[in-house]
Amino acid sequence: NFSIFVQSVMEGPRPVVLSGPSGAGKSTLMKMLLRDYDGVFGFSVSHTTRDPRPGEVDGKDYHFSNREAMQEDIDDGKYIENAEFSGNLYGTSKSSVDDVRAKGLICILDVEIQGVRNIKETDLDPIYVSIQPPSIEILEKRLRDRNTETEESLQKRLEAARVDMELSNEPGVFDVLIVNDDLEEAYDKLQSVLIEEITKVQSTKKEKCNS
Ligand SMILES: Nc1ncnc2c1ncn2[C@@H]1O[C@H](COP(=O)(O)OP(=O)(O)OP(=O)(O)O)[C@@H](O)[C@H]1O
Ligand SMILES: Nc1nc2c(ncn2[C@@H]2O[C@H](COP(=O)(O)O)[C@@H](O)[C@H]2O)c(=O)[nH]1
Repeated sequence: NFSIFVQSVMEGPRPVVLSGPSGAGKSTLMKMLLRDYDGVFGFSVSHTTRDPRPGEVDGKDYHFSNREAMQEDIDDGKYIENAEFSGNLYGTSKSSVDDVRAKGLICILDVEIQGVRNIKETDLDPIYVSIQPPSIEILEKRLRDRNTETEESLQKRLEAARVDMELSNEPGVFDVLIVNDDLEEAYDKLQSVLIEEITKVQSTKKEKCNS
């Protein structure tokens, strides 16, 4: 009814959590959404203690930080969630999410599985999507070809991937699992999962233009 409609417009679209093993293709798919839907999606920029990769920009890909500073802010309650992954600390600050949501955009959070668990304890109410690789062998090849990891960090990521692939298949953890084998097919599936929220943002934008 009308009051539910008004409430949903005021609350804005539901955020989206993209999770799944490192190398499964989350960033690739997210960049496709940002490219194709101008003014619809916004990325919640996480904080991390890991070193920047070549080409990564502070404040755009991550807020690159150090453990002391991050831990202090976590203790001060400034984070929605945080987790240790492959020897580094990662976390979503409240302000990163608020900045995106204040603009009426669909907020995308790219988090590993512990982050998913922690977000479930909040009132964020996102759509939970897990991006999965076709197999651990293909994941390993993608990670090696990406050329971002040392042998040690690659092995840690593969170990975390095995755990992720098992836990993600448990019922009720994710709203949808997408196997990213053919990229275009995976992208089509992702768009179809998000179409309701996309349409919501697009119609709100149109109404604003017409008023
Ligand atoms: N369907 C696909 N087929 C082949 N290669 C792919 C496919 N999807 C993504 N890739 C490639 O696999 C690599 C890993 O993808 P991407 O960096 O998007 O993964 P990710 O899940 O974001 O990883 P991380 O969690 O470590 O950030 C990239 O080099 C990307 O170009
Ligand atoms: N729990 C959280 N996990 C996060 C966050 N930001 C990123 N991640 C996850 O970390 C791994 C590794 O990322 P990489 O950029 O070093 O390859 C990956 O699974 C991300 O999803 C966060 O804020 N919280």
